Amino acid sequence: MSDSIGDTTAPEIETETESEVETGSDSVAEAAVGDEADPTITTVDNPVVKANELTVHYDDVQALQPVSMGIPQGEVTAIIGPSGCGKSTFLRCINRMNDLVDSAQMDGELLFKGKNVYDDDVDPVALRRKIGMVFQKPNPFPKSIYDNVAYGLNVRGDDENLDERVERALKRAALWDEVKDQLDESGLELSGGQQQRLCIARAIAADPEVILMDEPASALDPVATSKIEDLIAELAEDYTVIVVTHNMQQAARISDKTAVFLTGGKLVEFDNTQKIFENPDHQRVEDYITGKFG
Ligand SMILES: Nc1ncnc2c1ncn2[C@@H]1O[C@H](COP(=O)(O)OP(=O)(O)OP(=O)(O)O)[C@@H](O)[C@H]1O
Repeated sequence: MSDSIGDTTAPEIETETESEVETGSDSVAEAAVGDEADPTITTVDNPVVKANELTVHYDDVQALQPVSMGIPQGEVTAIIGPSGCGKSTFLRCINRMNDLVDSAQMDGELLFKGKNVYDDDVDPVALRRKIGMVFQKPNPFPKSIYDNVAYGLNVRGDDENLDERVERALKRAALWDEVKDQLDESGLELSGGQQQRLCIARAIAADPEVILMDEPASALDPVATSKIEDLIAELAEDYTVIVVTHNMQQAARISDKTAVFLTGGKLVEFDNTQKIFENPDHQRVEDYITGKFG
């Protein structure tokens, strides 16, 4: 099996429907202080995902103004901002989920490990195995718990040591202990929080490098939310996690870096999470995180 995202022979799997690197730099944000900086330029060591002047239109509506930022490997990056500011649009560019929207037009570059994911030779299905996605509403298949996790592997005929890999993915998603005696039962019978961890296990089974999460806990109760937050911290030991959230306390709790998008689809600030929440460079970011608007 090829790991290449440009491997156009990669078999189809389901699953979900729906500035240069500067080494030796501590700073992730080099935006000029003040609100006139346009666009925000960011530099990080070792970015796994990098946007260069990425813009998105839906027909005539510009959803993202040119976004340039590097997302560091092996960390949790939160994307926050008011409703309609382009958070999901940006996230969905990273694994080309916006391809599924006819009116969406992407320009600029979105690099995954240095390769533009919009190059003609990139297979979006193979890309989505490397960059998995978890949605706001848990969306397990109407299949057994086991088959939910094994599905992608089965579809591409990659069924060696399947039991072991299913167990490993469920353990990694902190669900194994709760479901190990009911693997044949339907995934739909699990609680909402368990279903979301099942979806995370399904993404993990494909052996991704990056996991995108679009408001993964917003449909869950506080206990289930707390479990997902703990899990995100654990996942960052092995994966790069990029999470869109409306919940600023959650962003502050779970992320290493935070990107703030504001109205008009503009990336206004991107920096270490503590800096964003304690001493942002931009007044508008401070106003947003202190609840003055949004
Ligand atoms: N499929 C689509 N077709 C047309 N316009 C869209 C589509 N998806 C998003 N948009 C528009 O693009 C802009 C950005 O939307 P997006 O969903 O990315 O924002 P968001 O910050 O994730 O919002 P929310 O927090 O409410 O989910 C909005 O103006 C939205 O109406």
